[in-house]
Amino acid sequence: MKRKRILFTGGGTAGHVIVNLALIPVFQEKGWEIDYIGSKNGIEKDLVQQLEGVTYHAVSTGKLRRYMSKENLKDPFKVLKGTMQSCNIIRKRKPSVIFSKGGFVSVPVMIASKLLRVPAVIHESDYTPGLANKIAIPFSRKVLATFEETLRYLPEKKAEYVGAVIRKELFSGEKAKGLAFAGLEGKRPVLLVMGGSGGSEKINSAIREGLDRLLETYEIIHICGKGKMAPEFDCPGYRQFEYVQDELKDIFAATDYVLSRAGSNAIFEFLALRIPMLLVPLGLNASRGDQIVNAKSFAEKRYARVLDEDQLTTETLAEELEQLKEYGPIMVDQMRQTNASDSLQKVVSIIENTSK
Ligand SMILES: CC(=O)N[C@H]1[C@@H](OP(=O)(O)OP(=O)(O)OC[C@H]2O[C@@H](n3ccc(=O)[nH]c3=O)[C@H](O)[C@@H]2O)O[C@H](CO)[C@@H](O)[C@@H]1O
Repeated sequence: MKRKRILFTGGGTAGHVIVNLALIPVFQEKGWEIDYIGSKNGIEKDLVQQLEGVTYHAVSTGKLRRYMSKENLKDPFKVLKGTMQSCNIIRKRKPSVIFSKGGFVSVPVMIASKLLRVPAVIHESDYTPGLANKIAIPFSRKVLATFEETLRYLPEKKAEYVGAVIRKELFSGEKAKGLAFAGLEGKRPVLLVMGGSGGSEKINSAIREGLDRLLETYEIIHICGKGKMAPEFDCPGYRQFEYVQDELKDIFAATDYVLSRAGSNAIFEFLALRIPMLLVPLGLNASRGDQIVNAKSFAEKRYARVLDEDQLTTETLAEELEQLKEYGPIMVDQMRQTNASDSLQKVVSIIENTSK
C-alpha cells in the first residue's frame, strides 16, 4: 500500500518550527513520509535538516516587514518565485495534506496548496493571529489555535481550539542531568533566563548588569541567543548557552523559576511543566504586540507575572524576581489545574481527517 505523505512548513524563528518538531515523530511512527518546505537560511533549516527521514526543500521567501525598506519592493517577486518552487515540490512529492506553522516562509506554500488543491491545516500559537497566517487563512481548510480566546479572531467555520502542542520529550527531563550539563551545583534555586529562541539583548543586559546581586540568591542558566554570548561574565553559578536542543528538557527539569520573553510556545511549555514565570514581552516597537497579549492572558490566569520591557532595569528585575518567589506556589497551584496532554493527539487526528 502506498504510504501517506505530509508536508510541513513554517519558519523564521523557532516558534514557527517547534510545533512541527512535536508532530513529525508522531507521523513517522504512523508510517507517513515527511517533507518540509522552509527557507534557505532560516533556523528551520538547522532544526529540520538534522532529522532523519525528513526531506527538506528550500524555497525563496519574502519577509513581512512592518517598516519601510527598498527590500519590500522585491518581496512580491520572491513570494511569487517561492510559490512556483512550492508548486513544483508539491507536484513531485504529492502530499496528502499540508501543515503550516506560520512565519513568512509558509505564505508561498499555502498559496501553492490552494492552487494545487491539497488540503492545508494552519496552526496559530499566539493569542492574536500573525500576519503570515492572516494572509494564509483563505487558502486553508482548518485553522487551529493554542489560545481559546484566539477563536474570536478566526473564521468560525475553519477555526478550532486545540491548546498547546508540546514536544513529548520535554516531560522526560532529569534535574541532575540539567545541573550537570550547566555545570551547576543546585545549592540555590535555579533561575532560567530565556529571551525567546533568538535571545533578547535587553534581557541579557539586565541580567548581566545585576549578576553579582542575583547570584547571591540564584544559580543562573542563561540562554542568550545566537551571537549574544558574553564570555567576560563567566563565573561560578552562571552558565550561558546560545541555543539548546536535546538538553533543554533536562534544563527545564532543573529550573525553579524562569525569566522569559512571552513567545507562545515557550510560555505554554513552562505552564505544562509548572514553572513559575516572570515574562518580559517583546514591545510594540519591535513586534505587532502579540507577546504583550500572550503575557497579559497568562497574568490574568495567574500563571505568570509580567514586567513591561520599558520598565526593565536591574532594580525592577530584582524586585519582580522576589515577587516571583513569593507568588510561585500560588502560580503552581493555578497551573496544576490545566491539562495540555491531549493537544498533540487532537492535532494529529484533525490533520489525518483533513488529508486526501
Ligand atoms: C521575535 C519574534 O518574532 N518572536 C515570536 C516568535 O518567538 P520565538 O521564536 O521565541 O517563539 P516561542 O517562544 O513561541 O518558542 C520558542 C521555542 O524554541 C524553543 N527553544 C528556545 C531556546 C532554546 O535554546 N531551545 C529551544 O528549543 C522553546 O522551548 C520554544 O519551544 O514566535 C512566537 C510564536 O509565534 C511569537 O509569540 C513571538 O512573538
